[in-house]
Amino acid sequence: MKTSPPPQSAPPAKVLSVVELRKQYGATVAVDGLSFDVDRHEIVGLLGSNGAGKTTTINMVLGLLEPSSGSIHIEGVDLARHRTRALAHTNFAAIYAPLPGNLTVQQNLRTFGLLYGVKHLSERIEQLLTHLELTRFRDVRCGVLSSGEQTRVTLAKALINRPALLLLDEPTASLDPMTARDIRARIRDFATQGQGGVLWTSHNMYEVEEVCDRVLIVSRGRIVLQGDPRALPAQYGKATLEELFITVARGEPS
Ligand SMILES: Nc1ncnc2c1ncn2[C@@H]1O[C@H](COP(=O)(O)OP(=O)(O)OP(=O)(O)O)[C@@H](O)[C@H]1O
Repeated sequence: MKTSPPPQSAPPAKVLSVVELRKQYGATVAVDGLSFDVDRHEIVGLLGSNGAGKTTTINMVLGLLEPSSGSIHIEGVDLARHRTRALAHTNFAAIYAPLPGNLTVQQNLRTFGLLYGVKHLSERIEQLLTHLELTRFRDVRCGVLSSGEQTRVTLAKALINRPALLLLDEPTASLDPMTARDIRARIRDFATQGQGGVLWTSHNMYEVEEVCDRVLIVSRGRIVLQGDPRALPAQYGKATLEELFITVARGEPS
């Protein structure tokens, strides 16, 4: 029987698919066979103690580091074979990657918009300035903005190309609780109302419980636990996600 092919325009359900990812530096295995997906509209927390392999994983997904082995597909596109096309579907925000401080908010957004080839760029910048309440800072140099204001600009930059996959490395570190809550709400909006999914790293377990649909707990480059952050602690006889995290970090049986 003849079957009709799936419609070309249907986007894949998974915005990120990582299979058997591995990175080795000499005798050090930083990432040891990670496999996981991020679905559209989903926020996945990548958790683990210092040195667990989170940044190495994110850097491989961003194409900054070449994996020793394994595969990464972003929005269904193989990163190793079609790097530019795959990376066009992603964007990134982290406190250690601030925007050039000598450029104004608008100049930064324009520069990154041009790099990503964003269509109708002026319109897109206006949308983001309004959405992230940055209009009054448009002509201010990023270097003089407060941490919370800079985080909102970094988020605007990370959304400029309407990424299918948004990578966030501790996006609320150094923010006061009220600003952090506001940023979390905006990222939730991106996941629920937009067309993307989010991979989020954080050391703040309370934040993770509030914002993530699913968490992956990594230890020594491997996923040791995964599931709903609100249900996982009880499943392993712990009162909180923080307690469970500490148990895993100590390498104790859970
Ligand atoms: N270029 C490198 N050469 C050798 N070892 C490396 C290199 N980069 C990372 N590592 C090692 O790989 C392991 C994982 O590091 P990674 O930075 O991914 O951890 P992390 O989970 O992001 O930690 P943190 O929470 O402290 O940022 C660590 O043991 C680290 O020392």
